[in-house]
Formats: sequence, C-alpha cells, structure tokens
Amino acid sequence: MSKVNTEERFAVHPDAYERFTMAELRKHFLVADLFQPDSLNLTYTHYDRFVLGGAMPVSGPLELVAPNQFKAAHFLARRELGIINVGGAGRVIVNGESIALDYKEALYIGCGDHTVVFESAFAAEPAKFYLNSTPAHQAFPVRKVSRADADIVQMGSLETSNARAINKLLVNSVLPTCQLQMGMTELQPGSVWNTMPCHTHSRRMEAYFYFEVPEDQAICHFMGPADQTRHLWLANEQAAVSPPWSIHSGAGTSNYVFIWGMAGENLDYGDMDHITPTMLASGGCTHE
Ligand SMILES: O=C(O)C(=O)C[C@H](O)C(=O)CO
Ligand SMILES: [Zn+2]
Repeated sequence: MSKVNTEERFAVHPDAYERFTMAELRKHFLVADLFQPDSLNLTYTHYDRFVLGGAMPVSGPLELVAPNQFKAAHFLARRELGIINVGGAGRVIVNGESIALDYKEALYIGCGDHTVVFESAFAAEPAKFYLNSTPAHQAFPVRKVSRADADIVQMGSLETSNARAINKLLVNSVLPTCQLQMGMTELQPGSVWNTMPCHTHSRRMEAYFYFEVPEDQAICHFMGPADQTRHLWLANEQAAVSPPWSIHSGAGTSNYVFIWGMAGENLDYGDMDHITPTMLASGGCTHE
C-alpha cells in the first residue's frame, strides 16, 4: 500500500492576504515538502481544485491512490493528471503499460479508472515525479511529451536578466486536455527573472515548482495584486501556489528551472493581463 500524505489548502480572499504575516503567507502559499522517499505527497488546493504533489519511488513501485479528500475509488476517476520527471530515470505504468520517463519528460493521463504505478530505474538515483491534477469531464488519451514535441518560445534577454525558454509541454497546442496546462521554463545562465514583465489571469490559478536551484542559492517569488505585492523565499524543489488574483514572478540568486501548472476555464495560454515593471514601480497602477 502506498504512503499518501495529503494537505488541504482553502482559498484565500485578497483582503485577508493583505493582512497576513510572513508566517501566514508561507502557510497558505508555500508548498515545501513535495518529495519524500516511497511516498506520495499531495496538496489539495481549493483553487480550481488543483492538486500538486510529488511521487518518489525508491525501494519499490509506488501506486497512485486516491486520497480520502477525493471520495473516489480511483485517483483519476474524475481527474486528469500531468507528470514531469525532475529526478533520475523512471517509468510510469498505466494500466499495465510501462512508459519510460526521463529527466524533464512529461506525461499526460486523462480521466478514467486507470491504475498508475511509479517506478525508479535506479534506487540510488530515484525518479521524482512532479504531479499536477485537475478535475476533468472528458477522457483524453495518455500521451508522453518530450522536448522534441514541445511548443518552445524564447523570451526576454540577457540585458534585462530574463532570457528564458518557455517549454509548453501539456498545453492545447500540443495535445488535448480538459483544463490542465503544464510547462517548464528554463532560465539562461546570468538570467534570474521569470515571468517579468509579469501578469495575472483571473480565469486561471497557477502553481510554480522551482528546481535546479543550486544548494546554496534561493528563489524570491513575488505574489499578490499589482498594488499589494509580497515575496516568499523558496529553496530548491519547493512550490508556490498562485491564486487567480495574484501575479506570479520570481528572481533567483542564480539561474534555475521551474514548472508551471494551471487550471481554470480558459486553455488560451496568452490570455493574460500584463503588468509592466513601471506599473509595479508606480504602486501597481494597472493602466499606463
Ligand atoms: O517565464 C515565464 O514568463 C513563464 O513561464 C510564464 C508562465 O508560463 C505563466 O505564468 C503562464 O501563465
Ligand atoms: Zn501565469
């Protein structure tokens, strides 16, 4: 039987957020422990019922089981799932079919009463499967997505310290999903800013999972409405949950990679309300 640790996070109103202490901000928006050997660690958020988590099989296979909160016999009975491997080589076995998933490769599994089992190729270098799951109403096929299949956009420049590649992996220009969108943004050496200029999208929530952060470095993740920004300091392999009223942007003390995942009513990646650095500097006025 797999060990499942589930934490539930209720949605926060922006008026309440404004009064939070740093400890309260971290309690509500930081997800610190995603990977634990031989466990499935899940955070069930009430933002579009988006679940983020990690599965790290070490001493044997780890089965994806529905936590009590789902009140379902199968994890995917009413949900779809996106998986990106951020650890050693591994495989995901879906209804008995083994799909190899190497570092930074993604897998989509549509809803249905599937059995899903995670395995590492080598216990000494375990796979780490980062998971995002959202409610789903239609069963789309299982599909592996590697960098060669991704929709890749180069953004920013070294001059503005935000040169980065946005790898759109599980998005509607690559494969059909109900509402889940997932991708991975890689910062070039010397660039530290992600998602700057920043944006909001009130039709979708988002979660950012940071990795490849050197051990002695950290990420400063910015959140909040444009006129009420706050920051959260994050270490490697930690995530921040971004409510639909919040910007989501970060600066690292080095370059790094992060996985973004979204859920909501609109699959249009470009459907954003943009906020420039000068708008932030003027106190968050959202028109120039
Ligand atoms: O670096 C970026 O810019 C991003 O990766 C932006 C995210 O993809 C995003 O916020 C999508 O809404
Ligand atoms: Zn966004």
